[in-house]
Amino acid sequence: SPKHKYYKEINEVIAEHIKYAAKLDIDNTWELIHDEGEMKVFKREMEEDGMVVDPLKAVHTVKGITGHEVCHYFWNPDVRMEWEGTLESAQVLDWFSEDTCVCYQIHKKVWPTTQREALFWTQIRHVPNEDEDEDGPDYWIVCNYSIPDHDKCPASKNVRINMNVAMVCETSMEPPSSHDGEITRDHITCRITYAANVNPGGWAPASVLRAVYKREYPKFLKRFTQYVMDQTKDKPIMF
Ligand SMILES: O=S(=O)(CCO)c1ccc(-c2ccc(C3CCCC3)c([C@@H]3C[C@@H]3c3ccccn3)c2)cc1
Repeated sequence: SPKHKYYKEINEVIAEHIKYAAKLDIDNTWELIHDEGEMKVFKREMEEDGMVVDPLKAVHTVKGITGHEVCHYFWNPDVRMEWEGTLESAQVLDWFSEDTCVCYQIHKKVWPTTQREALFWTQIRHVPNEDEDEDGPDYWIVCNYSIPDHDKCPASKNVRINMNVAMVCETSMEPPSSHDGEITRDHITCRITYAANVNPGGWAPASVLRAVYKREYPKFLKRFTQYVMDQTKDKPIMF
């Protein structure tokens, strides 16, 4: 099928996220803002035109689910409202391919900021281990990336955020020796790297935004991973 308008951009943005996730360079420029069990959430303080645009990075290790399952539920627009507690509405405006669509979503108002909305493409991709030896990295990735407009985008008075978000997952399985061949959920672990670059779009007090970020991201990641565990616990493993 003819390539769609965003084909080139999507490949570039995804490649960039994979490069970053592979490096996982949590150096001292990242400030730890939340540390709970296996979940660590970091931020960098950055402003653009006086607006807080702090990049956020979270690493989380979850037993019993795979990277494919985490990415499937994070990407699947049909279930977004089931786990994303900060959304008022979410809809698909367009499908570029079976793994790529354009979403329009309105976030609940976060006092005292004005209501936000987002228009973005979202793609799920499996990036298998490309080098011959078996233990190369195998990623599942979802990227949500803002686009400036879309002919089906509803007119609204909300402030439009600009975001570049990626969920990159790597699954590890215990060696077959520890289980006689049949892999169960007890033998799998998923390492999640979540990176969010959100420009709030309209001015909000830096102290307010930083408090919102500090409170909302850990809550969001906990709620989402719990949702995936609940959805998958009685289902066959999606490898
Ligand atoms: O991972 S996703 O792609 C999942 C798809 O929904 C995603 C997550 C979060 C956002 C997001 C959008 C707006 C805002 C702010 C900006 C000013 C007032 C609201 C925030 C702030 C950080 C706080 C926040 C964090 C997590 C969830 C909701 N709220 C975050 C966008 C996309």
